[in-house]
Amino acid sequence: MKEVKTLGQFIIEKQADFPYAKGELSRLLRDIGIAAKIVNREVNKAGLVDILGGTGNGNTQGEQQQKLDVYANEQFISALKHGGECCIVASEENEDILYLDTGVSKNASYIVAIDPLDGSSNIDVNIAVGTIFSICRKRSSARATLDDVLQKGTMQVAAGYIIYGSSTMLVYTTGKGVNGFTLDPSIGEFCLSHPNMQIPENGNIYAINEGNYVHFPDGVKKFIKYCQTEDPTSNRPYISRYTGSMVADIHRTLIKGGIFIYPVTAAYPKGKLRLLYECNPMSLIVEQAGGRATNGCRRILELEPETLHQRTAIFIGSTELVLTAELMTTAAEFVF
Ligand SMILES: O=P(O)(O)OC[C@H]1O[C@](O)(COP(=O)(O)O)[C@@H](O)[C@@H]1O
Ligand SMILES: [Mg+2]
Ligand SMILES: [Mg+2]
Repeated sequence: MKEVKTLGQFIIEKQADFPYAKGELSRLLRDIGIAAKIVNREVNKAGLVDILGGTGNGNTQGEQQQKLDVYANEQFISALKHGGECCIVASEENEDILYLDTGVSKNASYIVAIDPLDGSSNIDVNIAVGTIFSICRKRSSARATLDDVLQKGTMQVAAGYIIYGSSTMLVYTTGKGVNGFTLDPSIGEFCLSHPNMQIPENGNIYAINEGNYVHFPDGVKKFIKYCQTEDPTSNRPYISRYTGSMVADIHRTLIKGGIFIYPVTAAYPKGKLRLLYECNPMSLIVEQAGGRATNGCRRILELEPETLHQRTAIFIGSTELVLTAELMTTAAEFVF
């Protein structure tokens, strides 16, 4: 008989790894898991309920907001607010940080940065979307402020993502490896399905929006040509895969190996993806699985955040392949 271990059971078991923990982080992860199930329920019947399409409004960064962006944002914030462990939430969908440190959360010490719905341009066409989250502790016992949100990725105590795909999975790390849980719809629980996830050291799949090719830095163009050039000894040409959902592209990269790149482009001279709630959490996960994540020349987790919605270029995936891409680019292309 195959033993079933739920996310809740796994979290309690792992609490022993944190001798001084009082269960707060475990409860926070539980709250995120609850919101994920609610969002999953809606994603699964998206065509049947009035949740497809745009709201007609732009979000704080001028991007078209989808109804599901708003719904997911509300669900995660509500779960964090009622869970009692989160004092501030920083969301892609909100221009400013939200203080939750009243009522049940008045003694909360965790800060959550979240992309409630990642890949939202894919919602209407039934391609996998996701949620990405990053968790830090406030720096002192004083009331948390924006300064506590703007911590380097190395300060994350946990990070994870949910992928709403052909099955729904929650993958997370608390800095001691990466574990993946698949939602079993018959019991409504995330169950351990991918223990101790390890990214292959090398890979033959590259993910980049090649439609932007003419606007890429020369080094990135060179790397793409390298991937496309025939060389049977190194398994080239490589396979190109790009969904437009960072969660889906990185989940594949984590399991099969390869590289995901979103470089600086003419449209996004500082990169497109957001440091605090996209790149930092994904970088912690990939590093914890044995991979590498940089902005082309510096480790993502060591970048100093200056603003809430700061963007960065990202090269992330199998260590060997990311190193190859870095060698072909020059640091000068990524100085901004
Ligand atoms: O369409 P582009 O420019 O290739 O960008 C795709 C990237 O943008 C994102 O969709 C941004 O995420 P959001 O949907 O949360 O804004 C990533 O998931 C994805 O990797
Ligand atoms: Mg996103
Ligand atoms: Mg989003």
